[in-house]
Amino acid sequence: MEIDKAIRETNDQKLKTKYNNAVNVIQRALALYPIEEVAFSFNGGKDSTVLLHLLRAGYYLHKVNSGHSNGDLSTHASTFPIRTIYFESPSAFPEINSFTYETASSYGVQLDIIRQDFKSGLEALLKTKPTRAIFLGVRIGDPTAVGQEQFSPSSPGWPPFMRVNPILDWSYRDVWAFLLTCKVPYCSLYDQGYTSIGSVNDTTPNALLCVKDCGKETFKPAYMLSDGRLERAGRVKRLPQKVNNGVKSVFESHQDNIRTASIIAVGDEFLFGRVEDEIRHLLCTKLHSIGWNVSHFVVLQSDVDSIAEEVENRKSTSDMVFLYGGVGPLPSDVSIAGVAKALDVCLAPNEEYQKYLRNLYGQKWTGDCSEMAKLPEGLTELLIHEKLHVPLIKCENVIVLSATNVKEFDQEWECLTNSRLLPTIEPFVSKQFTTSLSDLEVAQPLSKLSFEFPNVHIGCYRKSRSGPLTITLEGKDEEMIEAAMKEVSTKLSSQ
Ligand SMILES: Cc1cc2nc3c(=O)[nH]c(=O)nc-3n(C[C@H](O)[C@H](O)[C@H](O)COP(=O)(O)O)c2cc1C
Ligand SMILES: Nc1ncnc2c1ncn2[C@@H]1O[C@H](COP(=O)(O)OP(=O)(O)OP(=O)(O)O)[C@@H](O)[C@H]1O
Ligand SMILES: [Mg+2]
Repeated sequence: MEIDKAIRETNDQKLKTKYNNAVNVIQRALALYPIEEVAFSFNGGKDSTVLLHLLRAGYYLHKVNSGHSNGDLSTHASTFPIRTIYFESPSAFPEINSFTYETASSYGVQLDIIRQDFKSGLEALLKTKPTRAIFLGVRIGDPTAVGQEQFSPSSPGWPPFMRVNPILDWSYRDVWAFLLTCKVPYCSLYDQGYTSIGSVNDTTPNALLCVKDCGKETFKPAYMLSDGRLERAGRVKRLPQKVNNGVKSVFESHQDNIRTASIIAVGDEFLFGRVEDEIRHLLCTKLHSIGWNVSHFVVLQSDVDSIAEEVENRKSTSDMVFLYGGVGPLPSDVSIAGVAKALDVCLAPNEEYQKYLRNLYGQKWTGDCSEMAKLPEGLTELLIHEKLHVPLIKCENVIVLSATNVKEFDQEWECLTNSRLLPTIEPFVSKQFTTSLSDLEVAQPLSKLSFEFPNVHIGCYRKSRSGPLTITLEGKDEEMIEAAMKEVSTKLSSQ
């Protein structure tokens, strides 16, 4: 088998190790799932090209190791044994499309072409062809790799299958070392300076490979990029949303006296009822006191996908999203990864943040801790304050609080108010009315009142079943509140 032979003959020890690990993952997957229920997601990109050849080698070794020595797959073998899916899109580069088809034909790959989005396409696939595991060429630097392991079940809300990522730990260098060592064909765009390929709408050649010769611009091939961390430099950046005093420009059209905040608490211990959440009450009170409207509060499990989904939803409907819990060095501390996934960026080491952590932990800070210093790449702002040992993290309009108690929260709130990210706006005016009437008696008059005063929030609570009922009228327009108050007292005293 020519791939296995090429790697055995190379002196590149690092590549040998990566190859062996990847091929072991493949063999484990092939031992776990019947081959008819396994699929390979191939798109002609460099990572999936690497995976194609690893799968060929892995299948060969799987056969040899299980006593079927005829598992030979020579360069132009008739069929590649794993069902292969390609999500074809009109915005794919023509070079990618043609390379995918040519490769399929060269290596006997049976392509299932899917012309739907990933999720619907996979749902349809699973209905027609039972699929328990799908091989993907996802690598750790990809935004979509956040929170994934070599075997990761598909995310909640996705059809159920196992994502198998044999090259998750491969670097950019490893990918090129493999393709060049094995001398396998790859898409021609990589020789024209493209280093990571999305669609025609979001990908250009990598400017770091540009050479100007007599005023003419040409690009060196992708394998010449020396710093693999800059692999995605040719991808059009998602611009950080313009921020004005912490409030997104899309909300500039909002009435000046309205700002909304969402609060996301993360932690299984909150859901198990083991720990009382002090932060929520404090945060709601503080935000309310500066005139902000808390529109949403949710408690989530420590799970990257759930956090990512919630952050993604909330960040477009709120001026500011606050997230706390799940921040730190423990395996369950995945909140920052969730934010990175929601913002579609990867986690990358942040040297400035690492400096603060090192100061905080002193001797206890070891190499193992460096995961903790990884923050969403390119979008993170550190909010520094003299009272904070470690800065707060802000990514677009998402603020991550690390406080776990009242004292720490007060310090973090001081940092936020000093940073002027949370402007104090017109305060809420609140009036209360107490009555001995029953809930049933007040229900109808209050319901009428809410139609007459749509901008007044009417709330009711009682401390005990037999005690008085307190009615609260709250809003930003003092005159309106006064008028509503008069109306409520007239209506209820005539009951
Ligand atoms: C076979 C396959 C399985 C996927 N499974 C998931 C999944 O379980 N959860 C998820 O959030 N995205 C899933 N995705 C979507 C990818 O994470 C990612 O959004 C997609 O590859 C697009 O990447 P791009 O935006 O860089 O083009 C899957 C994609 C493919 C092709
Ligand atoms: N359109 C698609 N059809 C099938 N699989 C896909 C598609 N897009 C992505 N994938 C899967 O997701 C993996 C990761 O995609 P990604 O774009 O990061 O890598 P790549 O396309 O292989 O290489 P590159 O980083 O150079 O674009 C692919 O290797 C492939 O397994
Ligand atoms: Mg790609």
